[in-house]
Amino acid sequence: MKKELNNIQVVWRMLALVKPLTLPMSFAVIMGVLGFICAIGIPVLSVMALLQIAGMYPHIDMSMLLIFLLGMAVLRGLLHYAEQAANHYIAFKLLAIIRDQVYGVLRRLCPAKLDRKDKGNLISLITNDIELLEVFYAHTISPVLIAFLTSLIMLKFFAHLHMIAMIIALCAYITMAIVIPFYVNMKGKDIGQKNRNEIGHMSSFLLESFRGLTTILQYHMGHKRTKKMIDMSDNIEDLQSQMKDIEAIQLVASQILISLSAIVMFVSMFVLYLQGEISVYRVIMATVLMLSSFGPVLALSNLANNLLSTLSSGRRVLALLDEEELIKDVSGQTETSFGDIYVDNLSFAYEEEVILQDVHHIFKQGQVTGIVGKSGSGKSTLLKLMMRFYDPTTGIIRISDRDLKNINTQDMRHMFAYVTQETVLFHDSILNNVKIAKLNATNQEVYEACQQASIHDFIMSLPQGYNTKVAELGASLSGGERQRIGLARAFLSDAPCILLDEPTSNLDVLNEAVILSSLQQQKNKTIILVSHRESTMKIADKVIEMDMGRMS
Ligand SMILES: Nc1ncnc2c1ncn2[C@@H]1O[C@H](COP(=O)(O)OP(=O)(O)OP(=O)(O)O)[C@@H](O)[C@H]1O
Repeated sequence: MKKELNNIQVVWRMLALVKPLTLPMSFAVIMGVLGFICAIGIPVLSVMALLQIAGMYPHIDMSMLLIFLLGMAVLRGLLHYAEQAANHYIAFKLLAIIRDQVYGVLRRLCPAKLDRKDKGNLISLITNDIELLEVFYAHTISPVLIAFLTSLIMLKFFAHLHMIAMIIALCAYITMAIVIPFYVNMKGKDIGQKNRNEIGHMSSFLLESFRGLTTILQYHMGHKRTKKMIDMSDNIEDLQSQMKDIEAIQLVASQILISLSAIVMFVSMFVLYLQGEISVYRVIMATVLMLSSFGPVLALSNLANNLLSTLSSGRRVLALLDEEELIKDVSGQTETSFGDIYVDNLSFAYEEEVILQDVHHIFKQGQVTGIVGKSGSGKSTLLKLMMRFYDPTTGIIRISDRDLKNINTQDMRHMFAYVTQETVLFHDSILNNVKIAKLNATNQEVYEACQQASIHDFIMSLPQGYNTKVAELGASLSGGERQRIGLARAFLSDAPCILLDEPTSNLDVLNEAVILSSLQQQKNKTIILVSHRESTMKIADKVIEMDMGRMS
């Protein structure tokens, strides 16, 4: 198993993604620094005005001061707006890039690795986790840089007032920006990760509950599942409340630190004043500057809490991006034309348990081959291996004498029309649902395929015929109707080989007869037919039997 990334690695990897957006990021930082300087300048200028009125500061033009004050107030707003706009531009651009990468990975992992993944957790990752990264990109990177640069400028001011003032400010900034967040991070790291994982599990549980609604009702599992749901919610609430406790500690500590720093600054400067080292003006200015210059480092400190959840989300997203596919796509090979399928000395195990052992067979082109065998004997697995959803553990599958591993993935996908035991229908019209097997098919071709699959009359009886949206039918399509739509796709497809996994399991005798006769009319097509039904096997030129992973 791969080692989990630590927080520094997560931050580093997430930062690397910002590289193409360095320019808007620099713009955001400059706007942020200037904005904070305006924010800090307002109280400082006000104090200067007061000190002048009290006769403690050399004469300055009051009307100019007032104009400066107003200008700074307006600029503060505009600069903050520009900073936020740039940050969000970066964040949403990056989220789009990350989503794109995640979808790319899901395609790569499909189907071998995706089969084993918890789908609810994946949905939570694609939706919530990626969304949470916004906090990192819009509200973390630039505040860190802004805090660093603004603090450097402020330290220069403090040094101008007195070296001791600078040392006090430096210590205060370090405590606020590093010590407090470090403590919060230490306390809450595991809680943040647990919280994200628990949310993922709850998503899975909900998804599973929706899918299994009828089973839950039938077996009176409602109470039990509700209880489990409540337990999960309580657990998440508990974790979030622990996170809030840590956040509260951090907030209180930050506020105490601000007050303490101002007091320490005032007392130290006052002592220096008593020793005749500095004027009253510097005492007051250093104290005001200390109180008003915490903005950027405080923003940084406040980030620590959100950052925990964000880094946990980042870790989950990066773990998915790093996931290696089991089957790598093949491209760049010379085209292979479809022919006989040779299965030679083939063995296969999903994990530890061996499913297929020493399987040998030649599936002749243009023939109908039936595969029978007990449930779990590996019939569907053999079909999946032919489509290279998985690679054999040992042995080889060849098409026209070429190892599947050397056939371009695109070419291979065009060789097979695969009808599984469950037909998935997409939220689209029935016409488009059938057309996915051949995107450029004419409507007439679709109608003919549906006639061959014995579903045309049913579709025509719907109020909007082929334009009826599957979503509008809801779950009202029967298993047999779905299965026949799946078969219509196979009849429409140009693939030279049709793989059928229990194609007639949900059909009555009449529909089965129509479909079997349509299959018999598929001239020159290779058909491999897995079925438990004897009647279905009648159309096979050859029937082979699987027994405990072996072929006889
Ligand atoms: N993705 C998977 N990961 C792990 N084990 C799997 C996976 N898919 C199937 N299996 C296991 O492999 C064995 C063979 O399954 P397969 O679906 O090939 O059998 P089958 O002969 O088609 O069964 P049936 O007639 O019931 O459809 C079963 O024990 C099944 O539990």
